[in-house]
Amino acid sequence: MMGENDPVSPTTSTSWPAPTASRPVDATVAVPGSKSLTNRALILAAQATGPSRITAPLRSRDTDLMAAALTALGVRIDQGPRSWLVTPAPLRGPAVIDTGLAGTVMRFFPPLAVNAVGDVRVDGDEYARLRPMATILNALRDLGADIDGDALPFVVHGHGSLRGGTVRIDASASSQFVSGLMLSGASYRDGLTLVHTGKPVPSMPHIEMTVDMLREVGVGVDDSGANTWRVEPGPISPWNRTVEPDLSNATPFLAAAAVAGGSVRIPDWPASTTQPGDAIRWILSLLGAAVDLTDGTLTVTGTGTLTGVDLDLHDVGELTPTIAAVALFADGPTRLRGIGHLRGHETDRLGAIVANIRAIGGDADETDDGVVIRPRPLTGGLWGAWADHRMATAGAIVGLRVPGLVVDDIGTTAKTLPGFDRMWADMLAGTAATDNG
Ligand SMILES: O=C(O)C1=C[C@@H](OP(=O)(O)O)[C@@H](O)[C@H](O)C1
Ligand SMILES: C=C(OP(=O)(O)O)C(=O)O
Repeated sequence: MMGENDPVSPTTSTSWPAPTASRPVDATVAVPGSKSLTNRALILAAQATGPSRITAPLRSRDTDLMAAALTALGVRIDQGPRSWLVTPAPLRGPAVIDTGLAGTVMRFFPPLAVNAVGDVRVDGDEYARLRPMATILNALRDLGADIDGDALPFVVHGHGSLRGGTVRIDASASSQFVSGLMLSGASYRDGLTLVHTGKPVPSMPHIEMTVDMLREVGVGVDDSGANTWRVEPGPISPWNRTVEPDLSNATPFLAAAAVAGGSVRIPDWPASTTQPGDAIRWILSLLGAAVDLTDGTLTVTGTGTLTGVDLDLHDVGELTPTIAAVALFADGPTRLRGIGHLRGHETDRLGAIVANIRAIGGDADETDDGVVIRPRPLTGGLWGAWADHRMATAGAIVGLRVPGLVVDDIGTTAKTLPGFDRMWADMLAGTAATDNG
């Protein structure tokens, strides 16, 4: 059982000499549950008509923070080693919530907190205060909420329920604005009709994940119109399912085989999924690796050749740091496009990728909506994590072929994959890593 005062796994600043691969890799890596699925399941379970059992949830800083936020409003979460039992309760403040640097907490939790009785103060890490929030807070105000502030920190004055209805937003900066509002839309008196106006919404698979999960718990969703989503008001059934492995977190391990040679196998790869990480299959194969999915195990084998690519990653922006790291070893330039919104992720990811590549003697430039990478020989040096778990794991990939590369803070990986450095060492030693569930 998680109590209000239990500590949430912290990130610790730890510099880490990235190991080089002295031989081709040969490992099976069991990856823990998906961050995106776990935090959606928690939000839905908190609103359900009875207890939910979430099996194989991700245990990491982002999901611990979500669990702590819900617990602070009165939800009971019994955390067993393999599953969490979530028992809903009337939501009540006052509460002080830490969202860390988790987009899924800062965007998914406030639309639920408006249903609490009492004041809920929401804050996060220093970098989190820079992440776009105004769109979702303004949308909640338009739907009847009483909120002070346009960015972290802000205060939700909960009045026990929300009117809901129709709202127009520009969600081009983050799909999480759409997902966050929809995940609580069924609890609003008039439900939710969300209309997006503006440039295309990124990360559409993540919106499909939201729609799928809402339907799984019996919520009526109409997503048949372009840029319009209707969530009917009504009860939410318990979510009693097993969380799929986090396919985005699998990508650094798969990339290791592409970069260092040899094979990496990921078991329990879902046959069908809304996780954008599934796209790594065609992306790594386009880059030149051999990719095989048989009987639920995904195997990537390095072929010794990597090809530069021109890719629009608008739908799967989460994979950018991994792909950029692999592209450094290609036989020609790579252009990654459609990802201007990554400037509002854990850090300005486009700026961080270019700065890191240049710091180790590489050649890269930012464009309006992406990066261009021109491979050339690299030297060791400091690779900045910039508080970003995926920047740290990208440094690990690069370090496989660049002696002397040091990731300045491998502790940031605790955001979604605590124990990453141990899993990486196990992969290189050729032993099977175990998941953290
Ligand atoms: O809904 C989700 O679980 C997520 C949506 C995406 O956010 P953006 O649309 O802001 O890129 C993704 O990058 C993030 O890691 C997780
Ligand atoms: C963008 C990401 O995270 P967040 O959920 O904090 O937005 C990510 O994990 O790549």
